[in-house]
Amino acid sequence: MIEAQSLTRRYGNTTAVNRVSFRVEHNGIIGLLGHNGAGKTTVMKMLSGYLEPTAGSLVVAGHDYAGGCRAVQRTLGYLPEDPPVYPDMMVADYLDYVATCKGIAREERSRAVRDALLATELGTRALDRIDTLSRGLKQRVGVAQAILGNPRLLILDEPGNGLDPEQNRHMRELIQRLARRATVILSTHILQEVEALCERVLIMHEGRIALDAGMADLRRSCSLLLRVDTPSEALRHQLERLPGVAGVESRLAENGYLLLLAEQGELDTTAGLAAQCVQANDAGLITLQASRRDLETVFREATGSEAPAE
Ligand SMILES: Nc1ncnc2c1ncn2[C@@H]1O[C@H](COP(=O)(O)OP(=O)(O)OP(=O)(O)O)[C@@H](O)[C@H]1O
Repeated sequence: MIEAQSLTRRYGNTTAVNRVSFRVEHNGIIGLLGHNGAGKTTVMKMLSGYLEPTAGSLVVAGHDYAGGCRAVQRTLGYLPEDPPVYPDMMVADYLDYVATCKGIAREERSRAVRDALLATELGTRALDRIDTLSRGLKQRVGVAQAILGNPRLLILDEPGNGLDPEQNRHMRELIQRLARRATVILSTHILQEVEALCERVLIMHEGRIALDAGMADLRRSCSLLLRVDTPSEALRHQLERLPGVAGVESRLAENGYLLLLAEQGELDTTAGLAAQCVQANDAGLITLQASRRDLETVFREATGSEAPAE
């Protein structure tokens, strides 16, 4: 569905997105996570065809953006961070207007509007003026315009922006329903949103992809903190070669190492082997402590800074 290769976007001297590559093949929800300024919106604007990459290539649903993105725009829906909803228009009129702009044929337009109203549960508000709607309902109008014509790719930039917990719950349910028949790229800086909704997460940091992982893999993964009285390079090398160890990070301030494990099931075996390595290197074991690598930990490891809270 999406093949992005070395996507780069500069604004003057600022490189907002730097050689970003990823591939998406199936329907489902992919979270694009990162601090403010990480480059999420810029990636989404390029995916939506709103912004041209400075370098790199993008193919969506078989259409290469290099050949123009008009055809692609018919197969995608985009909810920008601040949806351009016209305050003095009625909901149904606004959706009809967007359907026209999207190139949906006249005879299909009223059905497309009705389907979008139904999917977003806005049927009873179809004749309301947009400026009389609550923030949550306006956001739903933004989603309704994005799903007009049943796009196969939905790009949602901060759909939970400014919503209260109840509105947020409705929005999450709606996104889950939509993902049954579309690929959804969901940008957020809220970890809880990714944990609740996504099956894959791309963490962006300073314009790059710092991590691309399946949520199921992240949930399974965990780490072992090993502290010894005399750390050494030889010990670190042996730890790196242990079965089940995906990586080793030095924790020099703590005289220790963080062993990243690929599978939680390996925990006991790897802990035993790590203790043997310490002994074989004539070091004394101070601590051997397991912890699950939740998304917050993973975010911290990938970006070097704390994750934003909800
Ligand atoms: N039109 C622009 N002109 C100049 N710089 C820009 C422009 N748009 C974005 N930037 C810069 O590009 C970088 C990435 O911005 P972007 O909006 O893509 O990040 P983001 O991850 O979506 O942030 P946020 O969570 O705050 O929306 C930032 O340094 C930002 O200041």
